[in-house]
Amino acid sequence: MDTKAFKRSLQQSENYYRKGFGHEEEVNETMNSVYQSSLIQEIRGNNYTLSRGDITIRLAEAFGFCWGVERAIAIALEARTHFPTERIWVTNEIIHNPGVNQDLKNLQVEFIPVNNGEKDFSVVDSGNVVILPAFGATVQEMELLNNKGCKIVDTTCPWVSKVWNTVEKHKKREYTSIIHGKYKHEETIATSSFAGKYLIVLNVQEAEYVAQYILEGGDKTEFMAKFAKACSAGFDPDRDLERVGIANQTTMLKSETEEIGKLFERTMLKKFGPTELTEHFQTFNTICDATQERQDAMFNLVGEPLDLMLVIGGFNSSNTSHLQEIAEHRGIPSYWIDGPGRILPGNRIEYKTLHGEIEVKENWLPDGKIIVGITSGASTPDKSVEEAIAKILEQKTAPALV
Ligand SMILES: C/C(=C\COP(=O)(O)OP(=O)(O)O)CO
Ligand code: SF4
Repeated sequence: MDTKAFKRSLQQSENYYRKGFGHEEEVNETMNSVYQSSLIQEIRGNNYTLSRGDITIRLAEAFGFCWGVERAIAIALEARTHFPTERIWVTNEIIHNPGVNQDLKNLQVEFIPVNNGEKDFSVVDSGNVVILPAFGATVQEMELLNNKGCKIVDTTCPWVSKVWNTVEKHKKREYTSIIHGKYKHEETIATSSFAGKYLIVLNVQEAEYVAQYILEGGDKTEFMAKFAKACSAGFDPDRDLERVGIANQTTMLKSETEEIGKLFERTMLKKFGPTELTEHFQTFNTICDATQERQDAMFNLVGEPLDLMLVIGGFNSSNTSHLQEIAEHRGIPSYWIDGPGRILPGNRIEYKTLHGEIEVKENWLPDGKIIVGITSGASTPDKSVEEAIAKILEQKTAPALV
Protein backbone atom coordinates (compact mmCIF):
# COMPACT_ATOMS: atom_id res chain seq x y z
CA MET A 1 0.00 0.00 0.00
CA ASP A 2 1.16 3.55 -0.67
CA THR A 3 0.71 4.60 2.97
CA LYS A 4 1.51 8.25 2.30
CA ALA A 5 -1.07 8.54 -0.47
CA PHE A 6 -3.65 6.71 1.66
CA LYS A 7 -3.06 9.05 4.61
CA ARG A 8 -3.41 12.08 2.32
CA SER A 9 -6.67 10.88 0.83
CA LEU A 10 -8.03 9.95 4.28
CA GLN A 11 -7.31 13.45 5.53
CA GLN A 12 -9.44 14.85 2.72
CA SER A 13 -12.36 12.56 3.45
CA GLU A 14 -15.52 14.11 4.92
CA ASN A 15 -15.61 11.19 7.39
CA TYR A 16 -12.26 12.09 8.90
CA TYR A 17 -11.87 14.51 11.83
CA ARG A 18 -8.64 15.47 13.53
CA LYS A 19 -9.56 18.72 15.21
CA GLY A 20 -12.23 19.52 17.74
CA PHE A 21 -15.88 20.11 16.93
CA GLY A 22 -16.32 23.59 18.40
CA HIS A 23 -17.19 22.47 21.95
CA GLU A 24 -13.88 23.59 23.49
CA GLU A 25 -15.34 25.76 26.22
CA GLU A 26 -17.64 23.09 27.60
CA VAL A 27 -14.98 20.40 27.37
CA ASN A 28 -12.32 22.59 29.01
CA GLU A 29 -14.64 23.12 31.95
CA THR A 30 -15.14 19.36 32.32
CA MET A 31 -11.41 18.66 31.98
CA ASN A 32 -10.57 21.28 34.61
CA SER A 33 -13.09 20.05 37.12
CA VAL A 34 -12.33 16.34 36.64
CA TYR A 35 -8.57 16.30 36.14
CA GLN A 36 -6.99 19.54 37.41
CA SER A 37 -6.12 20.30 41.04
CA SER A 38 -5.91 23.63 42.82
CA LEU A 39 -3.64 22.08 45.47
CA ILE A 40 -1.13 21.02 42.82
CA GLN A 41 -1.26 24.48 41.28
CA GLU A 42 -0.54 25.93 44.71
CA ILE A 43 2.44 23.61 45.23
CA ARG A 44 3.78 24.50 41.78
CA GLY A 45 3.57 28.16 42.80
CA ASN A 46 5.41 27.39 46.05
CA ASN A 47 8.64 26.25 44.42
CA TYR A 48 7.15 22.74 43.94
CA THR A 49 7.32 22.19 47.71
CA LEU A 50 4.74 21.39 50.39
CA SER A 51 5.79 21.08 54.03
CA ARG A 52 3.48 19.82 56.78
CA GLY A 53 4.80 18.61 60.14
CA ASP A 54 7.40 15.89 59.57
CA ILE A 55 6.81 15.67 55.88
CA THR A 56 8.17 17.60 52.93
CA ILE A 57 6.82 16.86 49.49
CA ARG A 58 9.00 17.82 46.54
CA LEU A 59 7.36 17.73 43.15
CA ALA A 60 9.30 17.40 39.91
CA GLU A 61 9.29 20.66 37.96
CA ALA A 62 7.56 18.98 34.99
CA PHE A 63 5.09 16.14 35.40
CA GLY A 64 1.58 15.05 34.55
CA PHE A 65 -0.60 15.57 31.48
CA CYS A 66 1.36 16.49 28.38
CA TRP A 67 -0.08 18.58 25.60
CA GLY A 68 -0.77 15.54 23.40
CA VAL A 69 -2.71 13.75 26.12
CA GLU A 70 -4.86 16.77 27.00
CA ARG A 71 -5.55 17.25 23.32
CA ALA A 72 -6.55 13.60 22.79
CA ILE A 73 -8.91 13.51 25.76
CA ALA A 74 -10.45 16.85 24.79
CA ILE A 75 -11.09 15.71 21.19
CA ALA A 76 -12.64 12.46 22.46
CA LEU A 77 -14.95 14.38 24.82
CA GLU A 78 -15.87 16.79 22.04
CA ALA A 79 -16.68 13.83 19.79
CA ARG A 80 -19.05 12.50 22.46
CA THR A 81 -20.81 15.87 22.62
CA HIS A 82 -20.90 16.20 18.84
CA PHE A 83 -22.23 12.68 18.22
CA PRO A 84 -24.59 12.24 21.20
CA THR A 85 -26.48 9.24 19.87
CA GLU A 86 -23.96 7.47 17.61
CA ARG A 87 -22.11 4.42 18.79
CA ILE A 88 -18.54 5.51 19.58
CA TRP A 89 -15.51 3.20 19.75
CA VAL A 90 -11.83 3.63 20.56
CA THR A 91 -9.37 1.27 18.85
CA ASN A 92 -7.37 0.99 22.08
CA GLU A 93 -6.97 2.71 25.41
CA ILE A 94 -7.03 6.41 24.53
CA ILE A 95 -3.98 6.91 26.77
CA HIS A 96 -2.40 4.66 29.40
CA ASN A 97 -4.37 5.80 32.41
CA PRO A 98 -6.99 3.45 33.83
CA GLY A 99 -9.06 6.27 35.36
CA VAL A 100 -9.31 8.28 32.15
CA ASN A 101 -10.30 5.20 30.12
CA GLN A 102 -12.96 4.41 32.70
CA ASP A 103 -14.28 7.97 32.41
CA LEU A 104 -14.76 7.40 28.67
CA LYS A 105 -16.49 4.08 29.32
CA ASN A 106 -18.85 5.90 31.68
CA LEU A 107 -19.76 8.12 28.72
CA GLN A 108 -20.66 5.00 26.70
CA VAL A 109 -17.50 5.13 24.65
CA GLU A 110 -16.69 1.49 23.86
CA PHE A 111 -13.36 -0.25 23.36
CA ILE A 112 -12.77 -2.63 20.43
CA PRO A 113 -12.81 -6.13 21.96
CA VAL A 114 -9.69 -8.25 21.72
CA ASN A 115 -10.13 -12.00 21.17
CA ASN A 116 -7.11 -14.31 21.35
CA GLY A 117 -4.82 -11.33 21.00
CA GLU A 118 -6.62 -10.02 17.86
CA LYS A 119 -8.86 -6.96 17.73
CA ASP A 120 -12.36 -7.82 16.59
CA PHE A 121 -13.52 -5.00 14.31
CA SER A 122 -16.62 -6.94 13.26
CA VAL A 123 -18.47 -5.14 16.08
CA VAL A 124 -18.09 -1.82 14.25
CA ASP A 125 -20.80 -0.81 11.78
CA SER A 126 -20.86 1.72 8.99
CA GLY A 127 -21.70 5.14 10.41
CA ASN A 128 -20.21 4.36 13.85
CA VAL A 129 -17.68 6.83 15.18
CA VAL A 130 -14.22 5.40 15.82
CA ILE A 131 -11.61 7.32 17.82
CA LEU A 132 -7.94 6.66 17.11
CA PRO A 133 -5.99 7.08 20.38
CA ALA A 134 -3.13 9.46 21.16
CA PHE A 135 -0.59 6.78 20.12
CA GLY A 136 -2.28 6.52 16.72
CA ALA A 137 -3.35 3.36 14.95
CA THR A 138 -1.89 1.22 12.21
CA VAL A 139 -2.47 2.27 8.64
CA GLN A 140 -4.23 -1.09 8.08
CA GLU A 141 -6.72 -0.29 10.87
CA MET A 142 -7.35 3.13 9.38
CA GLU A 143 -7.94 1.57 5.96
CA LEU A 144 -10.32 -1.04 7.38
CA LEU A 145 -12.36 1.58 9.26
CA ASN A 146 -12.44 3.86 6.25
CA ASN A 147 -13.64 1.00 4.02
CA LYS A 148 -16.38 0.24 6.53
CA GLY A 149 -17.65 3.81 6.18
CA CYS A 150 -16.93 4.84 9.79
CA LYS A 151 -16.46 8.37 10.98
CA ILE A 152 -12.82 8.48 12.08
CA VAL A 153 -11.86 10.86 14.88
CA ASP A 154 -8.07 10.93 14.90
CA THR A 155 -6.49 12.05 18.20
CA THR A 156 -2.96 10.92 17.25
CA CYS A 157 -0.48 13.29 18.85
CA PRO A 158 1.29 15.39 16.20
CA TRP A 159 4.62 14.40 17.79
CA VAL A 160 3.81 10.78 16.97
CA SER A 161 2.81 11.74 13.40
CA LYS A 162 6.21 13.44 13.09
CA VAL A 163 7.87 10.05 13.65
CA TRP A 164 5.58 8.50 11.01
CA ASN A 165 6.78 11.17 8.55
CA THR A 166 10.35 10.25 9.44
CA VAL A 167 9.90 6.55 8.66
CA GLU A 168 8.11 7.54 5.42
CA LYS A 169 11.26 9.50 4.48
CA HIS A 170 13.44 6.47 5.27
CA LYS A 171 11.17 4.31 3.14
CA LYS A 172 11.29 6.69 0.18
CA ARG A 173 15.10 6.66 0.15
CA GLU A 174 15.28 2.93 0.93
CA TYR A 175 16.80 3.23 4.38
CA THR A 176 15.85 0.61 6.96
CA SER A 177 14.22 2.31 9.96
CA ILE A 178 15.88 1.36 13.24
CA ILE A 179 13.10 2.13 15.72
CA HIS A 180 14.07 2.58 19.37
CA GLY A 181 10.96 1.31 21.10
CA LYS A 182 8.96 -1.60 22.49
CA TYR A 183 7.66 -3.82 19.72
CA LYS A 184 4.41 -4.58 21.58
CA HIS A 185 3.60 -0.93 22.31
CA GLU A 186 0.68 0.55 20.31
CA GLU A 187 2.69 3.55 19.17
CA THR A 188 5.56 1.44 17.85
CA ILE A 189 3.13 -0.96 16.16
CA ALA A 190 1.51 2.04 14.45
CA THR A 191 4.85 3.61 13.50
CA SER A 192 6.17 0.38 12.01
CA SER A 193 3.02 0.08 9.87
CA PHE A 194 4.14 3.23 8.01
CA ALA A 195 7.74 2.05 7.66
CA GLY A 196 9.21 0.04 4.79
CA LYS A 197 11.94 -2.18 6.17
CA TYR A 198 12.36 -1.82 9.92
CA LEU A 199 14.05 -3.26 12.98
CA ILE A 200 12.93 -2.42 16.52
CA VAL A 201 15.59 -2.22 19.23
CA LEU A 202 14.56 -1.99 22.86
CA ASN A 203 17.75 -0.60 24.39
CA VAL A 204 21.45 0.14 23.96
CA GLN A 205 22.43 -3.53 24.44
CA GLU A 206 20.23 -4.61 21.54
CA ALA A 207 21.51 -1.72 19.44
CA GLU A 208 25.11 -2.76 20.19
CA TYR A 209 24.31 -6.30 19.06
CA VAL A 210 22.99 -4.95 15.75
CA ALA A 211 25.93 -2.55 15.34
CA GLN A 212 28.37 -5.41 15.85
CA TYR A 213 26.51 -7.47 13.25
CA ILE A 214 26.81 -4.57 10.80
CA LEU A 215 30.57 -4.36 11.31
CA GLU A 216 31.54 -7.99 11.75
CA GLY A 217 28.60 -10.11 10.60
CA GLY A 218 27.47 -12.90 12.89
CA ASP A 219 25.05 -15.72 13.39
CA LYS A 220 22.05 -14.87 11.18
CA THR A 221 19.83 -17.52 12.79
CA GLU A 222 20.53 -16.13 16.24
CA PHE A 223 19.91 -12.59 14.96
CA MET A 224 16.55 -13.54 13.47
CA ALA A 225 15.51 -15.44 16.62
CA LYS A 226 16.35 -12.39 18.73
CA PHE A 227 14.38 -9.96 16.57
CA ALA A 228 11.69 -12.34 15.27
CA LYS A 229 8.84 -10.13 16.48
CA ALA A 230 10.68 -6.88 16.01
CA CYS A 231 11.36 -6.61 12.29
CA SER A 232 9.54 -6.21 8.99
CA ALA A 233 8.40 -9.27 7.02
CA GLY A 234 11.25 -10.83 5.03
CA PHE A 235 13.91 -8.85 6.92
CA ASP A 236 17.44 -10.01 6.12
CA PRO A 237 20.20 -8.57 8.35
CA ASP A 238 22.85 -9.29 5.70
CA ARG A 239 20.98 -7.24 3.11
CA ASP A 240 18.87 -4.73 5.04
CA LEU A 241 21.41 -3.05 7.32
CA GLU A 242 23.46 -1.27 4.65
CA ARG A 243 21.45 1.96 4.92
CA VAL A 244 19.77 2.84 8.21
CA GLY A 245 17.70 5.71 9.57
CA ILE A 246 16.84 6.27 13.23
CA ALA A 247 13.32 6.66 14.58
CA ASN A 248 11.89 6.25 18.05
CA GLN A 249 8.84 5.66 20.17
CA THR A 250 8.34 9.19 21.50
CA THR A 251 8.38 8.21 25.17
CA MET A 252 11.59 6.19 25.42
CA LEU A 253 14.43 7.26 27.69
CA LYS A 254 15.80 10.32 25.91
CA SER A 255 19.47 9.68 26.70
CA GLU A 256 19.15 6.14 25.37
CA THR A 257 17.60 7.26 22.05
CA GLU A 258 20.47 9.74 21.63
CA GLU A 259 23.07 7.11 22.47
CA ILE A 260 21.55 4.66 19.98
CA GLY A 261 21.57 7.33 17.25
CA LYS A 262 25.25 8.10 17.92
CA LEU A 263 26.12 4.40 18.04
CA PHE A 264 24.70 3.77 14.55
CA GLU A 265 26.31 6.94 13.21
CA ARG A 266 29.73 5.74 14.48
CA THR A 267 29.08 2.27 13.11
CA MET A 268 28.23 3.49 9.61
CA LEU A 269 31.14 5.92 9.71
CA LYS A 270 33.50 3.08 10.54
CA LYS A 271 32.06 0.82 7.87
CA PHE A 272 31.63 3.27 5.00
CA GLY A 273 33.86 6.26 5.80
CA PRO A 274 32.95 9.97 6.16
CA THR A 275 32.24 10.75 2.49
CA GLU A 276 29.71 7.91 2.21
CA LEU A 277 28.11 8.44 5.63
CA THR A 278 24.97 10.29 4.52
CA GLU A 279 24.27 7.54 1.98
CA HIS A 280 24.15 5.02 4.84
CA PHE A 281 22.83 6.90 7.87
CA GLN A 282 19.99 9.36 8.51
CA THR A 283 18.71 10.84 11.73
CA PHE A 284 16.11 13.43 12.72
CA ASN A 285 15.35 14.54 16.26
CA THR A 286 11.94 13.08 17.11
CA ILE A 287 12.15 12.94 20.91
CA CYS A 288 9.08 14.81 22.05
CA ASP A 289 9.46 17.89 24.24
CA ALA A 290 7.18 16.53 26.96
CA THR A 291 9.26 13.36 27.35
CA GLN A 292 12.41 15.44 27.43
CA GLU A 293 11.08 17.90 30.04
CA ARG A 294 9.65 15.23 32.36
CA GLN A 295 12.82 13.15 32.28
CA ASP A 296 15.08 16.20 32.77
CA ALA A 297 12.95 17.31 35.75
CA MET A 298 13.18 13.80 37.18
CA PHE A 299 16.99 13.80 36.93
CA ASN A 300 17.02 17.11 38.82
CA LEU A 301 14.67 15.81 41.49
CA VAL A 302 16.60 12.59 42.18
CA GLY A 303 19.73 14.74 42.61
CA GLU A 304 18.13 16.11 45.80
CA PRO A 305 18.39 14.39 49.19
CA LEU A 306 15.12 12.41 49.02
CA ASP A 307 14.09 9.61 51.35
CA LEU A 308 11.85 8.03 48.76
CA MET A 309 10.08 8.62 45.45
CA LEU A 310 6.49 8.11 44.43
CA VAL A 311 5.91 7.73 40.68
CA ILE A 312 2.29 7.85 39.53
CA GLY A 313 1.15 6.55 36.14
CA GLY A 314 -0.55 3.63 34.39
CA PHE A 315 1.32 0.33 34.70
CA ASN A 316 1.42 0.03 30.90
CA SER A 317 2.64 3.62 30.50
CA SER A 318 6.01 3.65 28.80
CA ASN A 319 6.94 7.20 29.77
CA THR A 320 6.08 6.51 33.42
CA SER A 321 8.25 3.37 33.38
CA HIS A 322 11.22 5.52 32.40
CA LEU A 323 10.61 7.91 35.29
CA GLN A 324 10.61 4.91 37.64
CA GLU A 325 13.77 3.63 35.93
CA ILE A 326 15.58 6.91 36.64
CA ALA A 327 14.74 6.66 40.36
CA GLU A 328 15.62 2.95 40.62
CA HIS A 329 18.96 3.48 38.85
CA ARG A 330 19.72 6.25 41.28
CA GLY A 331 19.20 3.79 44.16
CA ILE A 332 16.28 5.70 45.68
CA PRO A 333 13.44 3.57 47.12
CA SER A 334 10.77 4.29 44.50
CA TYR A 335 7.14 3.23 44.45
CA TRP A 336 5.30 3.18 41.08
CA ILE A 337 1.53 3.26 41.51
CA ASP A 338 -1.21 3.60 38.88
CA GLY A 339 -3.44 5.67 41.12
CA PRO A 340 -3.95 6.83 44.71
CA GLY A 341 -5.99 3.68 45.47
CA ARG A 342 -2.69 1.78 45.75
CA ILE A 343 -1.83 3.69 48.94
CA LEU A 344 -3.43 1.44 51.54
CA PRO A 345 -4.48 2.04 55.13
CA GLY A 346 -1.96 1.14 57.83
CA ASN A 347 1.05 2.72 56.10
CA ARG A 348 1.15 0.16 53.28
CA ILE A 349 1.55 0.64 49.56
CA GLU A 350 0.91 -1.71 46.66
CA TYR A 351 3.32 -0.83 43.86
CA LYS A 352 4.99 -2.06 40.72
CA THR A 353 8.70 -2.52 40.25
CA LEU A 354 10.46 -2.06 36.91
CA HIS A 355 10.62 -5.86 36.63
CA GLY A 356 6.88 -5.96 36.58
CA GLU A 357 5.96 -7.54 39.89
CA ILE A 358 3.23 -6.02 42.06
CA GLU A 359 4.49 -5.93 45.63
CA VAL A 360 3.19 -4.63 48.95
CA LYS A 361 5.49 -2.66 51.22
CA GLU A 362 4.65 -2.32 54.89
CA ASN A 363 5.63 0.92 56.67
CA TRP A 364 6.58 2.53 53.40
CA LEU A 365 6.63 5.99 55.00
CA PRO A 366 9.41 5.93 57.60
CA ASP A 367 9.00 7.57 61.02
CA GLY A 368 10.37 11.05 61.64
CA LYS A 369 11.16 13.83 59.24
CA ILE A 370 11.10 12.69 55.62
CA ILE A 371 11.35 14.17 52.15
CA VAL A 372 9.19 12.50 49.51
CA GLY A 373 9.79 13.22 45.83
CA ILE A 374 6.75 12.89 43.58
CA THR A 375 6.33 12.78 39.84
CA SER A 376 3.69 11.50 37.46
CA GLY A 377 3.60 10.28 33.88
CA ALA A 378 2.33 12.22 30.87
CA SER A 379 -1.07 10.49 31.08
CA THR A 380 -1.71 11.06 34.79
CA PRO A 381 -4.22 13.73 35.89
CA ASP A 382 -3.07 16.17 38.59
CA LYS A 383 -6.15 15.10 40.56
CA SER A 384 -4.52 11.68 41.12
CA VAL A 385 -1.38 13.35 42.43
CA GLU A 386 -3.47 15.50 44.76
CA GLU A 387 -5.28 12.44 46.13
CA ALA A 388 -1.98 10.61 46.66
CA ILE A 389 -0.57 13.58 48.58
CA ALA A 390 -3.70 13.75 50.73
CA LYS A 391 -3.25 10.08 51.65
CA ILE A 392 0.42 10.57 52.51
CA LEU A 393 -0.35 13.57 54.72
CA GLU A 394 -3.15 11.67 56.41
CA GLN A 395 -0.82 8.76 57.15
CA LYS A 396 2.00 10.92 58.47
CA THR A 397 -0.17 13.10 60.61
CA ALA A 398 -2.51 10.35 61.92
CA PRO A 399 -1.77 9.29 65.50
CA ALA A 400 0.14 5.98 65.63
CA LEU A 401 -1.91 2.93 66.61
CA VAL A 402 -0.83 1.36 69.90
C1 LIG B 1 0.05 8.95 24.11
C2 LIG B 1 1.49 8.92 24.36
C3 LIG B 1 2.01 9.27 25.56
C4 LIG B 1 1.19 9.59 26.74
O1 LIG B 1 1.46 8.78 27.83
P1 LIG B 1 0.91 7.29 27.99
O2 LIG B 1 1.27 6.87 29.35
O3 LIG B 1 -0.52 7.26 27.66
O4 LIG B 1 1.66 6.45 26.89
P2 LIG B 1 3.10 5.79 26.78
O5 LIG B 1 4.05 6.49 27.65
O6 LIG B 1 3.47 5.91 25.34
O7 LIG B 1 2.94 4.34 27.14
C5 LIG B 1 2.35 8.51 23.22
O8 LIG B 1 3.40 9.34 23.01
S1 SF4 C 1 4.29 12.24 25.36
FE1 SF4 C 1 4.81 13.58 23.59
S2 SF4 C 1 4.27 12.36 21.82
FE2 SF4 C 1 3.26 11.43 23.56
S3 SF4 C 1 1.23 12.34 23.62
FE3 SF4 C 1 2.54 13.55 24.94
S4 SF4 C 1 3.29 15.22 23.66
FE4 SF4 C 1 2.53 13.62 22.32
